[in-house]
Amino acid sequence: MSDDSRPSPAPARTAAVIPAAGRGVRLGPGAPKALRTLNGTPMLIHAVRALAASRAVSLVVVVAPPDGAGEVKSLLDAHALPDRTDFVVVPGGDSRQESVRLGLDALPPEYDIVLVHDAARPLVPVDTVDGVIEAVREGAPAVVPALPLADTVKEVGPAAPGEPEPVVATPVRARLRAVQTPQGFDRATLVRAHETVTEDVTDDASMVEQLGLTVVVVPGHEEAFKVTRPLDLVLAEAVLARRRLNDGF
Ligand SMILES: Nc1ccn([C@@H]2O[C@H](COP(=O)(O)OP(=O)(O)OP(=O)(O)O)[C@@H](O)[C@H]2O)c(=O)n1
Ligand SMILES: C[C@](O)(CO)[C@H](O)COP(=O)(O)O
Repeated sequence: MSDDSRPSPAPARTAAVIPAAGRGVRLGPGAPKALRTLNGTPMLIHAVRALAASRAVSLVVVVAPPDGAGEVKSLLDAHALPDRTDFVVVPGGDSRQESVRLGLDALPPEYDIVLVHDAARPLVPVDTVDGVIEAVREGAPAVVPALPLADTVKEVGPAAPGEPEPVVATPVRARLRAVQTPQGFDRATLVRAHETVTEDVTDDASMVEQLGLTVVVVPGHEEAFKVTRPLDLVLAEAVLARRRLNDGF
């Protein structure tokens, strides 16, 4: 049999896990962060739509606040979402890391590529999502979207009682990147990372780094910022208003 007559392998299928189980302490008192609204629509729905906008994403697993899975299912039912995408909701855990692991546990076997995307980054553009997927399809085991920093960063040491923190180092800014989501992974690599790394980390890619594998960077986007503090809500609603103007309605 010649090479040309062999059936081509089935294309890798892509699922997104959206951890949305955080409280949003830095945003201040109120509903869990993912359920707070931006221009009347829950942040989580914006985030789900942003990931489902990619034609490559055929499953979205939403990791809901531990006591909020029913409410999240109702929200997904009540909002218009693409028909081509399946949705699964699972309850989350005490940390982002645990919530992501619970989301991974809910993935059916046929998905080979996994995106992990913060519900708290509701406005990520589809081109950023597709850029991450493309880099994983091209063979990277782990991919992060990232931007150069505008501020100079200082490393500080512990403060003596009653004294201000001392600066101990100034990393070279040109080599630093602010990392966003979705982060994209070969599924087996991400599962192994979550099985292997037990210490607390702030993103999934750093777990893959701990396996000794290379994580690659693709361009992030300013609109993929994380809603963390109250001013970020103002910025997110301003971005939505600008998009409406640009769309001409
Ligand atoms: N136990 C947790 C904690 C966080 N997250 C999710 O991880 C993402 C990034 O976390 P972050 O912005 O820190 O959200 P919160 O933990 O809600 O914020 P805070 O630290 O201010 O409480 C969010 O989409 C959040 O819902 C989660 O699924 N489960
Ligand atoms: C994953 C992340 O969004 C990458 O920047 C970030 O590390 C999440 O941090 P948080 O403290 O859980 O918001």
